[in-house]
Amino acid sequence: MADEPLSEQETETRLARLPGWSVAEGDLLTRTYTFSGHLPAVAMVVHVSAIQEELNHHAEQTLGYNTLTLAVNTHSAGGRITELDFTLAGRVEAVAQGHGAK
Ligand SMILES: C[C@H](O)[C@H](O)[C@H]1CNC2=NC(N)=NC(=O)C2=N1
Repeated sequence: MADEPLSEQETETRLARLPGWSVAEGDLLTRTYTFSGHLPAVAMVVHVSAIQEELNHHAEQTLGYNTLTLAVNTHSAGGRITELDFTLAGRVEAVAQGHGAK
């Protein structure tokens, strides 16, 4: 099931395919992107939000001057990391380069 918590090994396997993403304390799949300025970071927030609405799965988005940090787990799985979190991360990765994200 997509909203079953992943085992440590399943998580490691998926992380290996997603450079830049890591698991932070509190079971959060996270990545910080850096942009050339503020507005490109804001545009990324809007794009990520559209993806999240499509997936009905939502990360915390923390916007800085030229940074955006995403942190996500699955509330319906008790705040654990599931396949849904990696699906969202993969979708975000697919558009990040187009926003000049590093
Ligand atoms: C009712 C609605 O389907 C749920 O609240 C969705 C919305 N977005 C979500 N986002 C995240 N990260 N976890 C969830 O379990 C979740 N559930």
